[in-house]
Amino acid sequence: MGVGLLVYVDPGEILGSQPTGLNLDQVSYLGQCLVEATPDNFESSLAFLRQNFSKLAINFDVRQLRSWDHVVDLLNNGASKLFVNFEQLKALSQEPTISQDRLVLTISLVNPKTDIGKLKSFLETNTEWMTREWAFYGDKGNEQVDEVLKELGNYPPSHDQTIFVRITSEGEGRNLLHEYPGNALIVSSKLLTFDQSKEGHEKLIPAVDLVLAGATPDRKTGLYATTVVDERGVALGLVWSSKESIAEALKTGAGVYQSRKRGLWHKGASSGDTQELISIAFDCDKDCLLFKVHQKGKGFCHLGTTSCWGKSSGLSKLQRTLLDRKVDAPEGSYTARLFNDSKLVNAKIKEEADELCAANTKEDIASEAADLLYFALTRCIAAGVTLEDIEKNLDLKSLKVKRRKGDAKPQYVEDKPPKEQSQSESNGVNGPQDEEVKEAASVPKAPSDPAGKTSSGRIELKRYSTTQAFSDDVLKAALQRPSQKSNEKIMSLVRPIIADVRADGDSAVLQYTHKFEKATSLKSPVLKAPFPESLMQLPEETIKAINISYDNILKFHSAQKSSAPLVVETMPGVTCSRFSRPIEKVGLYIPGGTAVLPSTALMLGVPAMAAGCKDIVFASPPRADGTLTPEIVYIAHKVGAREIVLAGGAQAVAAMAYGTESITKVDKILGPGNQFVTAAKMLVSNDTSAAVSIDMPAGPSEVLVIADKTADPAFVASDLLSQAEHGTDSQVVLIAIDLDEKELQAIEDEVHKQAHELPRVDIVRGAIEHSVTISVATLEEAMKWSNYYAPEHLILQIAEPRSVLPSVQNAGSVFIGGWTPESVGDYSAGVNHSLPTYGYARQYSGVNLGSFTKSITSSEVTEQGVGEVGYAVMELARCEGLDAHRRAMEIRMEKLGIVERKVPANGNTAVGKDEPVTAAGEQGAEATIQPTKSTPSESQTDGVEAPTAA
Ligand SMILES: NC(=O)c1ccc[n+]([C@@H]2O[C@H](COP(=O)([O-])OP(=O)(O)OC[C@H]3O[C@@H](n4cnc5c(N)ncnc54)[C@H](O)[C@@H]3O)[C@@H](O)[C@H]2O)c1
Ligand SMILES: N[C@H](CO)Cc1c[nH]c[nH+]1
Repeated sequence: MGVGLLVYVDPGEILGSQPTGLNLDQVSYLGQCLVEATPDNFESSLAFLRQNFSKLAINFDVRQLRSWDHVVDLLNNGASKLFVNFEQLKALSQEPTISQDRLVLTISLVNPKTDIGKLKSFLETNTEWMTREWAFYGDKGNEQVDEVLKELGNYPPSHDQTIFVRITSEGEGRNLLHEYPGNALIVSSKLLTFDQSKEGHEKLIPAVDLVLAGATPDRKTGLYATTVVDERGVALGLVWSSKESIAEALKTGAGVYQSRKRGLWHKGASSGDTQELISIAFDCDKDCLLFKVHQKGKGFCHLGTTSCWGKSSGLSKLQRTLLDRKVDAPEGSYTARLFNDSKLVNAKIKEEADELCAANTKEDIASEAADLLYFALTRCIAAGVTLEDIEKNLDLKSLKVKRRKGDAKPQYVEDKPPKEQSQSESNGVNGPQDEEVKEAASVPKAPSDPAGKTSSGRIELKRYSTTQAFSDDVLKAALQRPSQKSNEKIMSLVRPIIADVRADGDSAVLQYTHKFEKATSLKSPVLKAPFPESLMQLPEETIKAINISYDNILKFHSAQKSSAPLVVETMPGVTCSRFSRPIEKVGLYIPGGTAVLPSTALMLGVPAMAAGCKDIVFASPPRADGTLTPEIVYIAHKVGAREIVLAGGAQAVAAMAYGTESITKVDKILGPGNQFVTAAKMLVSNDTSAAVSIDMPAGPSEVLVIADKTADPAFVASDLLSQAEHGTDSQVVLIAIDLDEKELQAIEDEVHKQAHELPRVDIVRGAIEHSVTISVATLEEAMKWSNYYAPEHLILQIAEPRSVLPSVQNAGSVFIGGWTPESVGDYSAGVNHSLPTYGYARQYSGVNLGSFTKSITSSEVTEQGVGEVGYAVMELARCEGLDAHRRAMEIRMEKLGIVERKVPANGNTAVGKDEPVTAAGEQGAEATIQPTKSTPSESQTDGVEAPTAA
């Protein structure tokens, strides 16, 4: 926690363009500040952040920024929080890598009525924001904010909800000192003084007063308990502070405390072991101060040790020793050699890194890691880099919203023999690839490959061509799906989740929902039908749209029912039939991570209902307030679902596969999802004790568009983008038939232009980074590559689209002609959108009515049939050495008096080369067979019971 005070600074003030006498060190003692970033000062705001990220938490008011890239740049460079408006909040909330804790909803209150109205309607649909962080920028300060909070029914705000309030005048600041104990004040640096002895200070607010607003002193002494820590947060001792000592510390930048016996205590005044103040902060309930200091000399304790709890240990101790050695290492000592010989230290780091990789036991790993840390820290200290610098760097990396993939560079990856790769391709399965293998298979750059693309670069697919010098291998590599976490890695994350749900049922499901969905208020993991009306309140137009789609999906899927059982008489008196039955209990997973997909609820729920499944169970991750989007509840109600599991990911899959106290165990789980969902589906379907099957592996969405000269560039681009916006792991492919540079450019321009108009432009950018255009000369070539890729969606924007249907061998669903966007299939045409991805269209179909049914077959043999088929049954049972099988037929033949039976005209009795059976394969040839009575011992002697055919 900070001190509940955000100093509002202009970057110009600190970077020197507007010298105002502001002392950044003093601002940083308060631990945090707020900068207003505008398009005009963006570069200096960013420079200020980069220079000072390690000194203090820097927050930005970004409401005037228009560029998404600018906002992301600030987050990536370590901005602590962003103060945002409604629109920005909605867009940023869609980006899963941005933590909601880094966003503060900022309300201007300039036109109170409109602003409060807006806030109210925003909170109605985004209830989770009721308890998140808000900032009010009014001109009437605290009282106005009280009124707003009361009107919203959020007064007083909960203890853990910070409300930032901007103070615009000195008088307002003074009046506010005792209000809002848990909250934070935003005060311009121009209104603050760190030195009350300066002339003219009366017109300013003493920083110490604001720091102490709402703090609780010790009841007896009136002092503030104070923990003193070093730069790394290691505790040095416990002391007391007073308002006077804090003011003095802020003024002098030193460790100054309040001795209960001797008054004001300038630490080190007599011992020389002084302290430089880094920052002050309060604990969670504002009754204990935290002074972070740089301790000089022997240490903090009067006994001469680093801390009052004795000497330091571990990495702190190693750093202390190395720092001392750097100053006075005995000549010829090993550490002195390391400091002076960079080749030696570098070689030792590599040697220890190798040893750490080779270590196996816990002890060896710890020992090798310790050696590596020793040499690595020596290298750092020699270069003036401390543990604090390293830790700051780690913190900065953890704040990046766009992380690197983390693959190793090719030289560190063990080479895989090229054979292995081509083999998997020749198997016809383009399944998930190990990340490292993919990285190693370097893809030559295409001519217009925008290498080193920046986040503000052009959004375009990489270009390849079969008419230029690109080998098939290069094109195949370009068409690989984006790498996913290795199968084993995902499995190892998912297995414990499944085990927990099996062991602890509902409580485990809830626990994971609290963790992943942040729905901490959720008390039950399931919603049972009948679902309350209040949970499915929808605008009329949404209901209309759902109903249109529902009807079309129902029509198309109902038509897939076979009208009557299949009946075939295979021989006189031998009748076979097949009839289908609905699977009784089905679990339908509706994704809800990066986007909520009610349409998937339709695509799974409607066919399940049409098939006649008895128990339909939905599962979907709830929102942070524990509720589901009303569209999903409405659809669940419409298809007659019995319950909705309020959980996502592996925990939802496990709950449906095994059942819990309150969740129904199902027979089959269907529905798409991310890697965790897919891995969990695969694991449970492989566990015979779960007795559950799954539909298929349906992962990140993808599309392949085949376009010729007749295609409209804007249509082509829009179809590519519609799948690119699903997730950064999506991939889109354009196969361009005989397009010249101008025509290709027209599509690329449209992609770039349309992408920038989308709220999910950053997701699109991520997907397009691994998406490609392949130029081909002919339609045949286009089909060859499309069938190789086996896309989830194939879009034909060509002159005569229907004519190529016979050549489509591998695809989940085909969209014929320029007037058929892929999204019509996603929502409303009637076809299913739950389709195989990742090349699985080679062997799987998309979800259809048959996915919810199973077939049962029947046989019926009459007396006549026994005579007809008996011979074949007995002979094959004999071949397999299964006498009980043979007997079951023999007994009936005996009863009917059929002791000898002719081999049917078309029966092939040539069962083995040693067999003394009359060859009867030729048309019309006849042989006879006599039922035999072999004993088990007979058949065991040589494993083959000799037939007695004559
Ligand atoms: N192929 C198709 O037919 C089709 C149809 C619709 C959607 N999709 C795809 O489905 C996917 C949906 O993915 P999504 O993420 O948006 O939603 P999701 O519901 O599949 O996954 C969200 C869940 O993932 C789990 N999770 C997240 N991070 C985790 C972690 N670190 N460890 C363990 N579990 C974790 C959480 O439980 C969370 O509830 C997208 O890739 C989309 O393209 C495919
Ligand atoms: N295109 C997705 C299938 O890959 C399905 C979907 C749902 N909502 C929008 N699209």
